[in-house]
Amino acid sequence: MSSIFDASLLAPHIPKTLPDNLKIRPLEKNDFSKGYLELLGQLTSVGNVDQEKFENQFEAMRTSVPCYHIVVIEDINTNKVVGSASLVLEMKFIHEAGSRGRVEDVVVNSEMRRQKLGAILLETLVSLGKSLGVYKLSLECVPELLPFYSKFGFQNDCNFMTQRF
Ligand SMILES: CC(=O)SCCNC(=O)CCNC(=O)[C@H](O)C(C)(C)COP(=O)(O)OP(=O)(O)OC[C@H]1O[C@@H](n2cnc3c(N)ncnc32)[C@H](O)[C@@H]1OP(=O)(O)O
Repeated sequence: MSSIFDASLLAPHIPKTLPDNLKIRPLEKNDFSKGYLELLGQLTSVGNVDQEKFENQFEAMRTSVPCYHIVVIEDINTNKVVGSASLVLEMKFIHEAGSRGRVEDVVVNSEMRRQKLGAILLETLVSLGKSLGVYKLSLECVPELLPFYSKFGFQNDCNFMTQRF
């Protein structure tokens, strides 16, 4: 399978407001050649990830349970990935052996920001998370993005600590 997760899971959650030239779908293996890593480079450091490393990681993510719901927006006129966001499920014993959903790696191409693509990605992931039955969705962001995420139901309700290596 070339998609990182089953595309039929996504279909009911896609907002109808997407412009004709844009397609929203799960990450595919050939997104390596459609600028996916370059897009992630607008979010943070990607480092040296060649095609083999990308494909090995893709396979590990695709076959892991629970799976990585990495959603991309492709501009079908340019064949470039112009937006992406991930919903990763974390299985728990707490909350009746439920799953927590983490929203990660949200990014829209700098030339296409403020055109509601970020909103489409967030609305899609929140709807997908609800339908997958997560008891909570969470994310980490800089203070400047609190107004953005609050539009999609997130509230700033705890401190966040990190340790980097
Ligand atoms: C969990 C994480 O991944 S945190 C990391 C987030 N990603 C980044 O910082 C990468 C760089 N930034 C980006 O890629 C983009 O600016 C994003 C993803 C944050 C926003 O994407 P966009 O497509 O520009 O947002 P979009 O146009 O959908 O905006 C939706 C609404 O949020 C508002 N908004 C967008 N960006 C911001 C912002 N930085 N601060 C406050 N509000 C914002 C818009 O004005 C709009 O409001 P409206 O509905 O009232 O008109």
